[in-house]
Amino acid sequence: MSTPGQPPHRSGFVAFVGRPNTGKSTLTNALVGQKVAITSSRPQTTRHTIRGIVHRPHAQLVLVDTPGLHRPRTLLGQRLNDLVKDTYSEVDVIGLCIPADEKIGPGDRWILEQLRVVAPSTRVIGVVTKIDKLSKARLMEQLLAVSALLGPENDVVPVSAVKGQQVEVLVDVLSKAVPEGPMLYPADEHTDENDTHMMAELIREAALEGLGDELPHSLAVVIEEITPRDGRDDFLDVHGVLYVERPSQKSIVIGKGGERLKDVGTRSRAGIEALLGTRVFLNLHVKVAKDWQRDPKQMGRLGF
Ligand SMILES: Nc1nc2c(ncn2[C@@H]2O[C@H](COP(=O)(O)OP(=O)(O)OP(=O)(O)O)[C@@H](O)[C@H]2O)c(=O)[nH]1
Repeated sequence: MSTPGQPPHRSGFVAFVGRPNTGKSTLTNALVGQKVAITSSRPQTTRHTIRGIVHRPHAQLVLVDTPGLHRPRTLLGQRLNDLVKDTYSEVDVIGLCIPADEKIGPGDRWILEQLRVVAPSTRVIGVVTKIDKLSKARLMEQLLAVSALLGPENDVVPVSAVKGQQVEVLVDVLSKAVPEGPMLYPADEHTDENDTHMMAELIREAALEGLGDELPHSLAVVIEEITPRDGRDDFLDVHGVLYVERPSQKSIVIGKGGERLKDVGTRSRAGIEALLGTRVFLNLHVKVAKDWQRDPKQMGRLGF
């Protein structure tokens, strides 16, 4: 794996856990360098496991962003916790997120106890988040408190995802905590494909509804971009392109005066919002990629 004179390449899976609202999604976004997870100022908005991938020359970290662990009160809560527990035992390192500006409480201790039960051999690193919110002196107190909580053998890293402070230090510490190994994903991949793939499928399904037999084989949907709406943390803009093979198919998909495409957007948006757990604006375009099914290069581009 190693090149002479270079440190060995390392790779592995990282999960950030912590009470709701401790900044896990924001941190994932800051590390990946591309906004993928859904952040919200309301607690417990992350319903899905969303992965982001951090690429560095000597390391690759696959981030598994879990829902905030909380004491289960409902069946859904219980199911979320089961999901989180599965995640714990499968990852190489867990970043326990504790905000700098809130006292360590029973919730944090409960999570740590859970970790030690369900994943006793997984390494835990303390991540003290939101350090931009308080003075250096108070931060020092919090770092000592987190270190006391975790014990001397565990690293504690202070970080501000919003201000980008210490983010690379955290990448270094996490990289050293994952095993030596090759890249797990290609370098141009930043997110797990599942959500994007699902979104494309939902749009494709809506676009094909009520159409004849010919179009299904000619229609491909590509999600080109997912961006958070400026100044909003509960709203995503999703840009999708519907590729057809012929101009006549383009007019069918768009419909008279754009009515059909608008309807496709409305119908698929509901499913996408449910999938992502956030509000979504869908921006859809139809393009002709002539005979894409017979062109391997185009097919690759369209995800086949
Ligand atoms: N000032 C400051 N605010 C932050 C920072 N990181 C996150 N926040 C804010 O804290 C709130 C919660 O952040 P999220 O990233 O959604 O927290 P989470 O832990 O993923 O929350 P759940 O999905 O509920 O588990 C949001 O309003 C963020 O803007 C930071 O470094 N500095």
